[in-house]
Amino acid sequence: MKVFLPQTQLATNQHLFISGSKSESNRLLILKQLFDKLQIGNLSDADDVRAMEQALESKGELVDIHHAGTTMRFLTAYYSLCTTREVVLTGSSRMQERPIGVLVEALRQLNAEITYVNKEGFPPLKIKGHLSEGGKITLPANVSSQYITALLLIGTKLEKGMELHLIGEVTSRPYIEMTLQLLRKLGAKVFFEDNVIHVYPIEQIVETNFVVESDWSSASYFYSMIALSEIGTKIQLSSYKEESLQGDSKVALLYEQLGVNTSYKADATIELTKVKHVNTAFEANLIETPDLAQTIAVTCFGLGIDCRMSGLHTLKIKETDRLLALKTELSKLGATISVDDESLTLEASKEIRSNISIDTYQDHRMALAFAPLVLKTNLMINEAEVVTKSFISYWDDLQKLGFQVQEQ
Ligand SMILES: O=C(O)C1=C[C@@H](OP(=O)(O)O)[C@@H](O)[C@H](O)C1
Ligand SMILES: C=C(OP(=O)(O)O)C(=O)O
Repeated sequence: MKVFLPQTQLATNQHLFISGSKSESNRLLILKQLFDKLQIGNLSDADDVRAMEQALESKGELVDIHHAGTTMRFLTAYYSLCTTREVVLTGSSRMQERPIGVLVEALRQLNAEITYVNKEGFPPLKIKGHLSEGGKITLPANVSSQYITALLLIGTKLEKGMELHLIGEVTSRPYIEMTLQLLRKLGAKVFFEDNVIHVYPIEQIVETNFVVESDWSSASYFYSMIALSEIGTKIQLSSYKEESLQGDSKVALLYEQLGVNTSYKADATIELTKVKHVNTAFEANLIETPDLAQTIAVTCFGLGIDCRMSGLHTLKIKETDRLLALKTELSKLGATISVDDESLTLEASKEIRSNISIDTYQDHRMALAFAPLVLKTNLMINEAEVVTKSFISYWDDLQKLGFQVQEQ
């Protein structure tokens, strides 16, 4: 599917309901498997969460989770704990290039039986589940926080619990905090001090109902649209809280620098308003919020301001090499941009080329992040259906906002 988006204006004062957080949903689905009393409300309808549900329902030997990173990582730990059959866990060709050695090594420290089917360090994995004792694990924390979350999710079911010693700079830390907060809400005892995390075993959970907050990473694309609109343009999004478990709720603070004000309403609606023109450079370290990098890069390009972002070393191993993809696609639009292993620098642009086809590299966030640019120029998005990895209703929602989404 290719969509053509003719230049348009955002209809002001619309209200959208955004599906539940994919990160919270996939954690809770694993926890529900371990603690069957758990009831989950507002579960995400995204492909990655569907992939988790299907995997957990599956009785077969081969489990294919397609492009879903969290599903791959969380199931590796889950199956090591408790599959009653031998499972081969695999994914898309890109998933087979996304490293998983750190997690496999960590689980092997607890005597997990995991072997690589093809290439050492990468999916597919063959897993036999019989972990029971638990104990101490040492692992690098600078590659992906998802490995740490995967371990934490099974920690409460091990006889001795788990003691995780994290080596190196902790990346994507708010996602680890989200996992710990969820475990605490369910009644687990977990402590994170000086790069050591302790998880103690529990028999049952104390809190059985959990309502997932809407996805803040999905909200970021509307922040971008408001930033690229006229002063006074507004949108309402539900359901969001000021005190969020999701690190990407920091988008509200980051977009203050880009002229967007957020007000939190009592009914869990947020209202975003464009309040000022911005012509100053944007600078931030995104080590805690890597999924916002593409959104912010495109917004800054659309606003014609300098942008420098660091802390981006994990972007190379996501759905595509996101630094390279951003450089290639923004250059096509006329940007002067450079990237290295962990940062991106964009010079204030004077022109935005029109009628450019944006390639998405099987990465939902490329399509999601580039679409708001239609507020500045005509745009084509290739393989636009990739958005369903995290945001099923995106193109329908854009039409509600007055965008013309023409399939070609
Ligand atoms: O735990 C999670 O739900 C996630 C953690 C982050 O990954 P990394 O820790 O690999 O950066 C993030 O990019 C991903 O979209 C979701
Ligand atoms: C990196 C992402 O997802 P995952 O790693 O779970 O595939 C993402 O949603 O941006």
